[in-house]
Amino acid sequence: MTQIEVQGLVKRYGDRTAVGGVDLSVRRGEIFGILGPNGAGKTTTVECIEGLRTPDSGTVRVCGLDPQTDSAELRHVLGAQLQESELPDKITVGEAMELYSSFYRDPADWRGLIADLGLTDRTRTQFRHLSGGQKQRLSIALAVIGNPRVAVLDELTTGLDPQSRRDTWDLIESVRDRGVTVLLVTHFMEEAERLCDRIAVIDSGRVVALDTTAGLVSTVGDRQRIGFRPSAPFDPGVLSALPEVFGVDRAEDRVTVTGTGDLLSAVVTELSRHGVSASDLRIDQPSLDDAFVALTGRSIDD
Ligand SMILES: Nc1ncnc2c1ncn2[C@@H]1O[C@H](COP(=O)(O)OP(=O)(O)OP(=O)(O)O)[C@@H](O)[C@H]1O
Repeated sequence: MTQIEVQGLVKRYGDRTAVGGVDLSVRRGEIFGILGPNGAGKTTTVECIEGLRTPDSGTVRVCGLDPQTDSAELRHVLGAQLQESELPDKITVGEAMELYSSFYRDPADWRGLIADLGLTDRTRTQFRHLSGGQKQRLSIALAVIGNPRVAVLDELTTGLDPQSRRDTWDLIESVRDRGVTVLLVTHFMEEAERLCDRIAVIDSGRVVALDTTAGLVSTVGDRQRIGFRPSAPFDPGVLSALPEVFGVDRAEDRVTVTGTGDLLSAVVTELSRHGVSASDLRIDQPSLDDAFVALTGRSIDD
């Protein structure tokens, strides 16, 4: 069953088209990722879904509701994460949970929720004294306190250290495990790869691909990469000449070979024919990163 349906969404700011005809549909119970570089139109898209911006054209439905005309009802089915500035510095975690519970007709038990999020010992702590990771956890708690059917989480892990980021991933999974459909906006490949059931890749205001992570990666084809340290100098041309090999790169004492088919065995056999062995061997399968480059012609960080 579809929870979010977006068709032909267009949003302009003056003569700049931020979103130029986005179509996507999010199914119940999935973690759906919107992945794209800075300025791709991700936030504008989710703000139209949240009813915070009025589309220039196209339709948006969230659990059958039109965010423009059904905003009162939308509040009960869609949980959106707060911007940090929306909470007063001196409010405590407990007070914030109490206050936000009062906005909803069927709120979750907030004590249970913050226990799940590991914030119980911070109940009396003021917002300004929370760490970055704790603020993020509170923001997730407030996004789901109204027992929404859908939660929108936008750039949740930006600015967090790697450990807090991984902890936040566990929390996002726990939100989904509560039965909430999650729309996750991110420009981190690893995050999308690890969490999302399906991903819409957005570039320059358009969806350039929409699929499962495995489906997106398969667009790259059967491309592999092997890295190793050779035991002795050799002519890279002997590897480039192999039919399995697309390219050979050297950086300091390491060699990287890209190619297809039975690449590993072809490379190792050819090296041994020249009396060279390979140590520190690493084999990389195609990743979402490679898929992104194949789809957009550039890396997400460019
Ligand atoms: N209020 C605004 N007024 C004018 N232009 C805007 C406004 N908000 C966003 N834009 C422009 O619209 C485009 C899409 O922005 P948007 O914030 O939706 O992208 P994004 O993918 O979320 O990027 P980021 O990851 O940087 O937040 C960008 O070119 C941005 O500069």
